Amino acid sequence: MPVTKFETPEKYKYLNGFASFHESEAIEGALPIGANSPQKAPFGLYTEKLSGTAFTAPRHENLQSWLYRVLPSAAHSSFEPFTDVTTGNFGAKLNHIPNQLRWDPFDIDKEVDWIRGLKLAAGAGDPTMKSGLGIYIYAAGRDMDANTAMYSSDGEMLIVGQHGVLDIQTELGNILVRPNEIAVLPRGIKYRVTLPAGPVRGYILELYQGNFILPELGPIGSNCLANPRDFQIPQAKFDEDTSTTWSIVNKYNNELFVAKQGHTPFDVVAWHGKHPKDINYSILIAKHSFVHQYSGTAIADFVIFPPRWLVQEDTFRPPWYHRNTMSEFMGLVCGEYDAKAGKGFQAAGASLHNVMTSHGPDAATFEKASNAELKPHKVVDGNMAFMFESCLFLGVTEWGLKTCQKIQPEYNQESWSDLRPHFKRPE
Ligand SMILES: O=C(O)Cc1cc(O)ccc1O
Ligand SMILES: [Fe+2]
Repeated sequence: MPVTKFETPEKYKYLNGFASFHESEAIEGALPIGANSPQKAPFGLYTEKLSGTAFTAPRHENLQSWLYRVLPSAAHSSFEPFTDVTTGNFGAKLNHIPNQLRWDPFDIDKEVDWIRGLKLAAGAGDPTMKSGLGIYIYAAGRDMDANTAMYSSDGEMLIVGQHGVLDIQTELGNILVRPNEIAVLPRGIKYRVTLPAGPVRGYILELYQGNFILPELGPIGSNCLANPRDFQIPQAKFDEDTSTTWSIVNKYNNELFVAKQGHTPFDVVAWHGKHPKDINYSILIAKHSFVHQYSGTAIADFVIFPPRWLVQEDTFRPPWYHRNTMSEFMGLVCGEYDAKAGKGFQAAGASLHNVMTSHGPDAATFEKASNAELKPHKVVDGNMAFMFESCLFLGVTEWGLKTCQKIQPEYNQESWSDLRPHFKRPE
């Protein structure tokens, strides 16, 4: 079946290309020519630089954007603690346990917005050391408050849409995240999330160190995996509002702070750079793609298990039994996952197999797959599992273990206690 991109409404006109240099102007002539910071920027705009890497980073890793805006971001009040959050558990203690864990589908609280509906499930490391990551479940039923924007100083957020639609207004333009799409919000970018199609739910990986990059090309060649043109970047779009009071909520070392300002943060008329890689990526168009950090060993990599043909001869086709030096957090956007075909691993649920925690197909899947006729088999459309994989130990929060009430206490027993030896000594 030919693969088509999701139709994108006119409001969201994207540029295509991952980690490419792009430029975008909402008013022609708003980008200065031949200079980043001219004495006077066009149309009386202020110039502001947003860096994604140290300015001394080598050219191929360097990420920065130049923004031309109505007022600079610095024009705001002092930050105060954001005390309004009753349910956020950022920075919660991480419990390290070697058990296999699995969660039933996470609930949606329709009363909360994006900020209040972010729940840290697992993580490792520390934002102040720019090391590690956080894994969140997001679930919300209402728009972020009017005139409120958020940004994270802690890391770059990879969002995996599972249910509903996120309409994300960012400083650099608008992006839409539908189920089966992912998006990346770079560190520091201000954004506001509204829900045009009702309640939403999904998964987030916040990377405290570095930036997501495309996988290295290997023996499968230069055209496989995720390609730069699969990724979409918003175009400049601005509001002109210097009379409304805005709240800017900052996630800073896992605590929330808020500052007020008398102008919209979404006033960037034009920008250029390599850094604004808000990604809106239809993962269905990739065969088996991932975005990872560092060649080979990832602080965090992202893998999908999409619809595909399985045609291998003389092969046990589901994942093998294994113990991995990497931690594996898996989620299911829709359908089934071929290693766990039963009811246990459901859409909007999750599983975690930590460093050296043994796992693999459940007993029923093993019996079926080891006796199956090896004809071509289609993992049908409508299936989409994914994995956040990390070389770090992933600790689990109290919310993940208890408060969410989704842990399946029988996961291990149900999956593997029925495995029987098939060993026969040769005569
Ligand atoms: O454990 C899992 O189900 C995920 C997984 C799939 C695969 O094909 C190879 C390794 C692996 O960890
Ligand atoms: Fe695995």
